Amino acid sequence: MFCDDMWLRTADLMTAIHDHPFNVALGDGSLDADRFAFYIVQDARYLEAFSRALATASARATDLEEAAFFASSAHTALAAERLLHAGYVAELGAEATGIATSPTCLAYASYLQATALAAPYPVLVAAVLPCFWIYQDVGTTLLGRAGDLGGHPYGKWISTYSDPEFAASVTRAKAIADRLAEGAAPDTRAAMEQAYLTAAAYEWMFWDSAWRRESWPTARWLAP
Ligand SMILES: Cc1ncc(CO)c(N)n1
Repeated sequence: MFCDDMWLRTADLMTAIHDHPFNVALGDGSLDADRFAFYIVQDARYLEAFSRALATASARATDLEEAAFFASSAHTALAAERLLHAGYVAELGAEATGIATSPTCLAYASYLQATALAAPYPVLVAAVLPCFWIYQDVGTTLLGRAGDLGGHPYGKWISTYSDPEFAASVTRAKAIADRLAEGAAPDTRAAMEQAYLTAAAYEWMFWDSAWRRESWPTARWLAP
């Protein structure tokens, strides 16, 4: 099965994601506000691109159930952007507007949009799968580590991604990817694997870039 294969191939990467200092600190609540602010601003911009990629998946799906699932997920991603992000970003106020979109955020967002427009539909599905699955895995792991979210500074974030409703959407996305991989020609199946691995790599890079508060090496000559 495609998903089981991908989970095995990314076992080391998943360990690195769980153990990344950003996620350890997010889970125990010790993450400094500047790093979280940087992350949440990048993520709000990422979610807009992710939502557009999901809307494109809906438009390109041949199966109506899948079209409905991706349309609903596109809406949920934008709703998350509004609720979770607008909430946190509003608290940050003017500070947020001065943060340039990071190279990693732009690369990941651009990769999803290019895949949405130019790759076969099964490859697009494989590219968006880590966005669902890895976040749900991290959300539930952090919930387990935090135990009680009462008074947790990042409780809203953790509960969003450990929510059973989000888990149900992950199960659905995995089933779609497995079904498409099953019927795919070998070259499409190989492209699906590459897309999954690329997006999974970007997930690690996204947290790492927030931890480093990644900037453009050209920032000293070009104001964002
Ligand atoms: C970078 C990233 N990937 C996945 C999700 C979950 O949709 C998110 N909010 N941000």
